Amino acid sequence: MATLSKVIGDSALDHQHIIPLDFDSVHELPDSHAWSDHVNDLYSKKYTHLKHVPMNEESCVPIIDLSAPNVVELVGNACETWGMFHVINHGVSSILIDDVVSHARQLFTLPTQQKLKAQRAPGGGTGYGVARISPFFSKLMWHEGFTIMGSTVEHAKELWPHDYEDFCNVMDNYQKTMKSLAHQIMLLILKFLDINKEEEMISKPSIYESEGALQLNSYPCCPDPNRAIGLAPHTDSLLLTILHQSEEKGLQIQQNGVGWVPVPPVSGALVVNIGDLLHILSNGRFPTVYHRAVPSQDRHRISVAYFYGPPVESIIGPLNKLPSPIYRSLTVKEYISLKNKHHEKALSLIKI
Ligand SMILES: C=C1C[C@]23C[C@H]1CC[C@H]2[C@@]12CCC[C@@](C)(C(=O)O1)[C@H]2[C@@H]3C(=O)O
Ligand SMILES: O=C(O)CCC(=O)C(=O)O
Ligand SMILES: [Fe+2]
Repeated sequence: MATLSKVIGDSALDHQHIIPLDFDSVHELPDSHAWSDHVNDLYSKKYTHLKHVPMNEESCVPIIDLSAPNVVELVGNACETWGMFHVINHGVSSILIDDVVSHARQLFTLPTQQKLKAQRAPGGGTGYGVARISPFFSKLMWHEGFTIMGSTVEHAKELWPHDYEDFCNVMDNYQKTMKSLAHQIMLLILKFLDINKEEEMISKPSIYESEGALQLNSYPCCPDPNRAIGLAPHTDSLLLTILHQSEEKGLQIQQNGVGWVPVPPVSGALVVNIGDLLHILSNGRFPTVYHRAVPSQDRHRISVAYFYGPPVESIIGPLNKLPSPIYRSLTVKEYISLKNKHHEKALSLIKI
């Protein structure tokens, strides 16, 4: 049986391209990492498949209390208009979150040589390296990542031979917690779409099961943040992403007619965003959000993203109930390889 790790590893990157810059050793932005100035980047016509959202400077991503009585409607409306929302009262302990962030920080502050011991293998999905979308851009990103799918023991042992258990336990615990939160949010969304579990189970049992991945992101202090990009514009591929961004701002979303809009961290909240597979499942009703992260000059930003998706062998397509499918059905595996090959064009390739 294929696993998520195997499937994403199959899109092998050139070995050299997996290794991030040794950020500590550079004091000026190298040409390889110099993008054009993006601070005045207020409007981009490129991403037109996003639904139109209110053009209001003040408008910001909604904050949803998961214990609210009308939570189904709140979540559903946010999915339709924004494809993104903050959740509060999510039940995830702040101790666990702080623990994950401090372990991530500890990992990224290791000397480069040490981090490279846990480097992602060319055909592998997990470990230390650049973002997988890197080959689609001519410039490199001010970013380093560490991807975890299930157990991270092998890599952790390389990083801390005598002292790896704590890291593994915290990451395990966080993955389990995120999986159950993602499942809970997914059920709210299906309820909003008026999906009857028994009916839908017949053709798409997969949407009630899951596979996931955890991505630790690091954006070191950057000598010229206005010309650097932390994580280049992309949509997430799977169903839902749950992101924790500590106190540091940096996340931005592309809003039609407005441009790049910052999504500043809300204390205690987690950010949920729709990925391509949920966009497909909803037959285009929920937009998949284009987003990026920008670095800062004096803060080393850490973010933690959990990607929630169906098993890779399962078939995904617009829900049966929704009329006139605009996308064809395909296996998750097939979609991931399309995305790995064609990046943002993947969705248009499966349009009917
Ligand atoms: C399960 C996933 C989701 C992946 C691929 C794989 C593991 C790592 C994820 C990320 C993490 C960083 C951004 C992204 C765009 C990337 O480059 O790697 C993500 C990608 C996706 O959502 O497409
Ligand atoms: O660091 C962030 O705020 C965004 C991270 C992200 O988009 C991702 O990991 O897919
Ligand atoms: Fe993302």
